[in-house]
Amino acid sequence: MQSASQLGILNDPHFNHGTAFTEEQRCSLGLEGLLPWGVDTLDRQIERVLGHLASKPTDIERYVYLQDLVERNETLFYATLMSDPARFVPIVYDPTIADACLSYGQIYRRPQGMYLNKNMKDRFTHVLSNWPNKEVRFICVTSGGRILGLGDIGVNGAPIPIGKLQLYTACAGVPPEGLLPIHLDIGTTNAALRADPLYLGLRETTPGDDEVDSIVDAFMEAANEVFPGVCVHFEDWKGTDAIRLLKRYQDKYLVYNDDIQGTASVTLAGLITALQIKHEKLTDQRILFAGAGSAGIGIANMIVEAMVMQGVSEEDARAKITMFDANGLLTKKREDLTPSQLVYAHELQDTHDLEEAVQQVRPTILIGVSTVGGLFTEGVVKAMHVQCNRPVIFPLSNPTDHAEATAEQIYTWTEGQALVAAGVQFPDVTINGQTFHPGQANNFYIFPAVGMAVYATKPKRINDAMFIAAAHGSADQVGQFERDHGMLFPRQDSILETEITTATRVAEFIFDQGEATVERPTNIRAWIESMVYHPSY
Ligand SMILES: NC(=O)C1=CN([C@@H]2O[C@H](COP(=O)(O)OP(=O)(O)OC[C@H]3O[C@@H](n4cnc5c(N)ncnc54)[C@H](OP(=O)(O)O)[C@@H]3O)[C@@H](O)[C@H]2O)C=CC1
Ligand SMILES: CC(=O)C(=O)O
Ligand SMILES: [Mg+2]
Repeated sequence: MQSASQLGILNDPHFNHGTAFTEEQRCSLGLEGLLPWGVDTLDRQIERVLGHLASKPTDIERYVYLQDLVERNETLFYATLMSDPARFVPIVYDPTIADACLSYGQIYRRPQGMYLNKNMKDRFTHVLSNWPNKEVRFICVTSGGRILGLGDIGVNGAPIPIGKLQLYTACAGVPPEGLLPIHLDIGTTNAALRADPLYLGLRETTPGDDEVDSIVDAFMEAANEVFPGVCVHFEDWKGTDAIRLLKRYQDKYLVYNDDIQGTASVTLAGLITALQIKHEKLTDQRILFAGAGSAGIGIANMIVEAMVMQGVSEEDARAKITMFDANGLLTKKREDLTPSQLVYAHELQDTHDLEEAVQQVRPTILIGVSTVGGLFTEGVVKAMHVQCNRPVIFPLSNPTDHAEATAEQIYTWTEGQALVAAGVQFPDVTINGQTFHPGQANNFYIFPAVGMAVYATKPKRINDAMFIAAAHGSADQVGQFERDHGMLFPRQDSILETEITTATRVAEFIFDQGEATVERPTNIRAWIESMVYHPSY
């Protein structure tokens, strides 16, 4: 019989090299005869993986294969992802991950990360101690309350923190062993899922805000006790929970919310580049949001901060931003607004019609964070174009069929004049012989880089200014050639290089702010590069 240690090596994705174990290693580890005779290099193993992936008919099958692979051989998984990020990021992350979430009960094979639930509230410390690695540096936690644009899907949202943390490593080189994805189950309002026999979460509805706060308070306390210095990344919570919980913890713990701060940062990065292309100032824009939830409010607040840095008062900056949600335009007459939304409610005519709102506000920038696919109709886009020669239009909702418009529609309806970026990567569009390259304004340009900067500098707190530094770090990497071709974001085939540059910028800023708890090195980039994870045996 194999001993536990032999089985342990082959079953431990962190130590397993599979067929790449050398003859010497096989001898010394007692693995002789437990593997086929041939000894592979990592490159040969990648070749085999690529062959397997090519034989799969759909991306969701490739997703399932890759998540099996990460549980078998972590090095091979990351080597595959990092060999061609532009191809694999859309498979382990947005948009394929949406299908993984929707079919989680069907495709589930084995646990990844941890699954906590509200009934463990008094035992979170004990339960978190069950995680084998005590050196956790990042937790990405979701309740599943607002997964992409799919709504509340409870534990079916578990793939999101898993995928987000995989990008910390693949896109910014954060070592994978200190990353812990968690689904914190507070129940789900999704009655259809609760009735689904294959559903794997609590079959209860979610409690009220006070109880949610007390559950998350207990979680935050336990996480910081079991993993001192851990950074907690909140992802895809219900919008109101996201905003409330970030306010509750941002001055107390090392914490950030990616949907609020990461999304704001990537949007600001896209706007910086779009306005450079148009030779215009941010402070001269009129910005209309479709969607006033966690992403919309987060982006609006960061734009205000960026305008204030350019010398405009907070009040004047807010006056340049208007919002439209499921109940129409945010006006002074609305009585259903939260305090975060109220500051963006202006003296305007009430309307439930987005096209009418566009005619009233005459925006130069239109940002979609509504979750509603197709919301930017031909009428909406043309109403914008008629009063703005080069409109900036960002349909940011995910996944693909929730985007407010496709890139092709926007280019067609504006005769190629719009500057476009979406949450997903839409293909290039050719109109009358001219090819347009839509950008992908997705927070994955930001959160891995910020993660790497936090990993290196160990700040006590994370603030919005760090995300503004990340936005500039990302925007500054869009070269003149790309700008000349209307491209708003750096290329994805060299994402590791790009995000290390952004991470360096954020780390410098953290040192300048005096927030780092480690000594400032002379060469910050070289210092960060020395920590970057490279998949190799
Ligand atoms: N590209 C990227 O990097 C990111 C994209 N996103 C995407 O943004 C979307 C929103 O996320 P988030 O803000 O967190 O979600 P929330 O649920 O917090 O907010 C959604 C907002 O959209 C509004 N809305 C709903 N229906 C309509 C409608 N018909 N017209 C106008 N507004 C409407 C809602 O209004 P009400 O509250 O009244 O229902 C709410 O204000 C998601 O699809 C998500 O995938 C999010 C983060 C990053
Ligand atoms: C990209 C992302 O974080 C979202 O759609 O929620
Ligand atoms: Mg998200």
